[in-house]
Amino acid sequence: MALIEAHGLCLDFPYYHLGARSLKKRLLGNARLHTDPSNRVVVTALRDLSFTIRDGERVALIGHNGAGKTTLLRMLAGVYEPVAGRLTVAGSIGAMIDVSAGVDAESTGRQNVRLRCLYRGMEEAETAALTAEVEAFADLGEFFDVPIRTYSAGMGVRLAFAMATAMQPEVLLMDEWFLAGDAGFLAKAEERLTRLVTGADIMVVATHDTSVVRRWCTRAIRLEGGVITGDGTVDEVLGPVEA
Ligand SMILES: Nc1ncnc2c1ncn2[C@@H]1O[C@H](COP(=O)(O)OP(=O)(O)OP(=O)(O)O)[C@@H](O)[C@H]1O
Repeated sequence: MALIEAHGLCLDFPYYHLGARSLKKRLLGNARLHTDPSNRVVVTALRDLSFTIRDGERVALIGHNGAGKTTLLRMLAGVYEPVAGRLTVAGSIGAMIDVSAGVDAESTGRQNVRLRCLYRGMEEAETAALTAEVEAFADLGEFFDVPIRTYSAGMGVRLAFAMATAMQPEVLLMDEWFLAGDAGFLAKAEERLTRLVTGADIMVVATHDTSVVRRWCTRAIRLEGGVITGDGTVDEVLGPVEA
């Protein structure tokens, strides 16, 4: 059974390079910036977030640029530790947040898939089958055997999408980049994406696109300046669809 429980989550990012006093003074006029006990300027990315997400919920994180959506997703994925508060995530996690996260740029697509399988403790037969599946779906031709630092952005998305959707997680965490592909690929990805989303016990997606929220989600959490300002059904948070 999957579950996410957050109590009073906080996260600050320090700006190490801010030495100039005048710049510091100017920036500190911003409500989200303050100095920490070491006199470093820090930005408040997330402040006192509490929520519970249960089995069967598909949650959209919405809010303006810089609201804290991606930071919260990364925290749920275990990339960032909260500086205060408590977070429990029960269930296997599948994160489609950063195309380059968890991949080695110097290794080929094929080597990266095998590394991921190794990390998950898969047997050789299972690894071979999954590698073949990812190769067929990503459709990168000979680029599957070339270091991924040479890939175009679209090729990186294809590989990341194929890898992420080849292993069904219980808790699916997605940023909206997964929708940024060429039209042909998206049409092909649709069925796989639907299977992934409906097969997960919990989904959390960060998006600006209200059609994505209405189509996929049962609940929306609105973030403003790192704080939750709305949490409820999609209609409660976005307002009902206009006739
Ligand atoms: N690595 C970092 N170092 C310093 N500040 C950061 C870092 N990552 C995010 N921030 C800051 O944290 C805040 C939240 O950023 P975040 O990327 O989570 O917003 P977002 O809601 O996902 O925005 P967008 O919709 O533009 O992607 C912003 O003020 C941002 O500048």
